[in-house]
Amino acid sequence: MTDRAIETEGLTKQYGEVTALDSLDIDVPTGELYGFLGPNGAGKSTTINILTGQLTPDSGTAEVAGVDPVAEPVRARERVGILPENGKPPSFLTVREYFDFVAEARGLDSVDDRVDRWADRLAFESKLDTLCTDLSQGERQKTLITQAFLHEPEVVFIDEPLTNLDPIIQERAKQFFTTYAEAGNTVFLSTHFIATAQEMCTRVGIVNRGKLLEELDPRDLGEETLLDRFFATVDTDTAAVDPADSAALAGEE
Ligand SMILES: Nc1ncnc2c1ncn2[C@@H]1O[C@H](COP(=O)(O)OP(=O)(O)OP(=O)(O)O)[C@@H](O)[C@H]1O
Repeated sequence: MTDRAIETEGLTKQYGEVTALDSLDIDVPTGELYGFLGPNGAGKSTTINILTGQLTPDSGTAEVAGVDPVAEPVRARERVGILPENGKPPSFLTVREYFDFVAEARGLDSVDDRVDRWADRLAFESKLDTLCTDLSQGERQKTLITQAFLHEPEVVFIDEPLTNLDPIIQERAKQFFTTYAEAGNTVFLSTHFIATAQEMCTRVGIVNRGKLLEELDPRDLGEETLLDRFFATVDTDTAAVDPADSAALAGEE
């Protein structure tokens, strides 16, 4: 295991006129629960898609768990876990069949014990033989969280993991993410829930317009909340970099 779980240098991605990533540099040491924060359209999903071998950047380099996801996307996907935002498990499989399918794709022998532990942890034992199409939204999210961690990856990307979970399960999931990182794995959390990031993360990065603006350990904030810092960082960036847009917002021609 290296001491760097995730590293990017000059990562750039353009969609037509839109610059999604603008020479993004991030550096996440192994064992962090890293919060990746930024306003809508900041480039968070684009970053995760590149780091997990699902999208090719225009330029720049990346390394995740010792693998270059641009040069070796399949190997990168094998090494990591991914909880996508708004993902859906296959409708035609039961929950248990889906986990068996994931296990086979991941090259695992039997995952019955792990599945039982997850079903107990997230309280969905009674749904293991239900078709995924018949699950509630929260049950679907529990299923997707489980598949992301089933092969116990050393780096896992979780995009809005607490969506649709009830408060009791949210607490259990948060506790698990913390324990998982404390065990020496790396959890890369993309979220708009800044208070949750402040509570859980050992490090956060604030991005806007495809650039890393600030990185900090929320435990060093003192009286200031992470939400205050988020507003200040993003507002300053918005005011400073786009004078034309600021003038338009102020109604000037
Ligand atoms: N396939 C695409 N084609 C064109 N533009 C895209 C595409 N995917 C993303 N974009 C644009 O790239 C920018 C970054 O998008 P991205 O999805 O990475 O942001 P995000 O930080 O994940 O946003 P959100 O918080 O809203 O999910 C946005 O301006 C978005 O509109």
